[in-house]
Amino acid sequence: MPFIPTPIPDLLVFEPTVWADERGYFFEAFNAHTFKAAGIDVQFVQDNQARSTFGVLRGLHYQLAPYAQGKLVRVLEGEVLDVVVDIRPESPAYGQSYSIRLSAANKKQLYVPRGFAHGYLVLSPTAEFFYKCDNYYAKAHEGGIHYNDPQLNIDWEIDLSQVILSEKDQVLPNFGEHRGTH
Ligand SMILES: Cc1cn([C@H]2C[C@H](O)[C@@H](COP(=O)(O)OP(=O)(O)O[C@H]3O[C@H](C)C(=O)[C@H](O)[C@H]3O)O2)c(=O)[nH]c1=O
Repeated sequence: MPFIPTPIPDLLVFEPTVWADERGYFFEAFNAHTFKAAGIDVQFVQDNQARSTFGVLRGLHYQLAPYAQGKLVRVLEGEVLDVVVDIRPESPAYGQSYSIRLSAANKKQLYVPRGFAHGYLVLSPTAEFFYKCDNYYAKAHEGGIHYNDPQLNIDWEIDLSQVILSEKDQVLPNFGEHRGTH
């Protein structure tokens, strides 16, 4: 079964079947049938890709309804610490965070349903991050949570003095003040 549950309902790790041979390897990075067979009803409409250097932290971001985005995230080059926070008011895991190392080497993916704040920290010298979204970008509906919110107390695994943030991310509100939900 390629989907592995996490402690947070609906948040799933995806591990593709890798076909290795003397030439290298092949794997299906995404197949709609695989999601349908697992009972996951998602229609991705936008692919995003970002390149960053060590210590860059993007997030924690989300989009407000009706532009909340579900994401399927993976790393094409390098390694990141991927972090999500459940901001679904009805969730038993509301306010809980989950972290996982995603890398080109481990080929792991994370399926993040709508209703989560998402971010990642680059752990390798450079990283190429790729993700599918099930809703379009909507700048006016962007929200965010400060990566170092003491209530969330996320372990980013590096000395935070090394973290590189956008100006926008430096001033994101803490979890208790964030704008609404998905
Ligand atoms: C997200 C996005 C951005 N942009 C433009 C807007 C800016 O001119 C430029 C950089 O945007 P931003 O600084 O918001 O990029 P990230 O910090 O990587 O944002 C992402 O960070 C975390 C990890 C996420 O999960 C979200 O997908 C997204 O918020 O790309 C677009 O044109 N389309 C888009 O879908």
